[in-house]
Amino acid sequence: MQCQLDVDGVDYTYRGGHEALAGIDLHLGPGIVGLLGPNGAGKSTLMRILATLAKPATGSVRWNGTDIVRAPDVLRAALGYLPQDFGVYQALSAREFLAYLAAVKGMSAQRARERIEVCLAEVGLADAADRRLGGFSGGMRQRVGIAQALLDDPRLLIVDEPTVGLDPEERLRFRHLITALAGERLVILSTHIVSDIEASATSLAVLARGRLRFQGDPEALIAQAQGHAWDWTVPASALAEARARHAVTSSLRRPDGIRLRVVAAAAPSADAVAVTPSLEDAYLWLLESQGAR
Ligand SMILES: Nc1ncnc2c1ncn2[C@@H]1O[C@H](COP(=O)(O)OP(=O)(O)OP(=O)(O)O)[C@@H](O)[C@H]1O
Repeated sequence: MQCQLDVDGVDYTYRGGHEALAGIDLHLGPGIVGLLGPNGAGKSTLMRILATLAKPATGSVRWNGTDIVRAPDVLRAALGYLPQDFGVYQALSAREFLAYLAAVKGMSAQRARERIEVCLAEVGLADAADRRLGGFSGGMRQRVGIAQALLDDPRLLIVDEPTVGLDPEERLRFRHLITALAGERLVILSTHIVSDIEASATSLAVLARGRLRFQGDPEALIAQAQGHAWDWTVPASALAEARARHAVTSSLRRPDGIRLRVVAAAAPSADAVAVTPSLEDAYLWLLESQGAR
């Protein structure tokens, strides 16, 4: 099963002149790709282009070699998409909602029935299938969103910021679900939270201020940050200054002060200890070292 997405030289400027994407080149094959970037980086704009809902000003996007700007239906036939602003019909049950969307997609009644059961089970909603969506939690609604995206067993699954607004338990559940979705398809998941994709992404793309800052595997991103991650304990009174001067990935209150994890070109202080960077450190270091935070 072929699933190759090639993005070459894509630019996108909103009416009014805001350049949201510039010179994006991305080459993606099967697996889970984490598209990471701070708010406003251009992730949703790129996802909309990949989902054929926006056209790039310049550049090309090809799905298995076919230009999707000229022939969007080729990609649409293979696409499952969970947009950032996904909404559900409150009065319908999960099963009714999926049946409605299956009909809109033109799936046969027989196939729809089979796929709805499979997808509901896959997202852990089999027991809630006949409850009204109006009574679902945010996490359950997002799982319905994944179920609708999976309905036609897509080769390309695009999921835009799926964990926004979820509580920690739902977020964790969602991460497990994404990990289980791998297989032979291409899954692109955008987020500004590294831990959303830490356990699942086989490949990463980092976008900041409309430009692609990195594409490769997580290990390569971590390798770039070697020698730039530090553990540094400061008195509580020095926390604000440390935060103002350095890129801090985490802080932990301890009896002897605040233990910070800092990324910096050199040790932030003589008593800072070099540590092996985490993916979070590596992401922050990439943005910091490129002046893209
Ligand atoms: N309709 C629009 N008109 C003008 N500018 C826009 C529009 N939509 C987005 N932008 C701007 O384009 C840039 C990229 O937005 P985009 O939504 O793609 O980023 P993002 O990485 O998905 O961020 P977020 O997670 O905050 O949605 C931002 O600076 C945003 O303000």
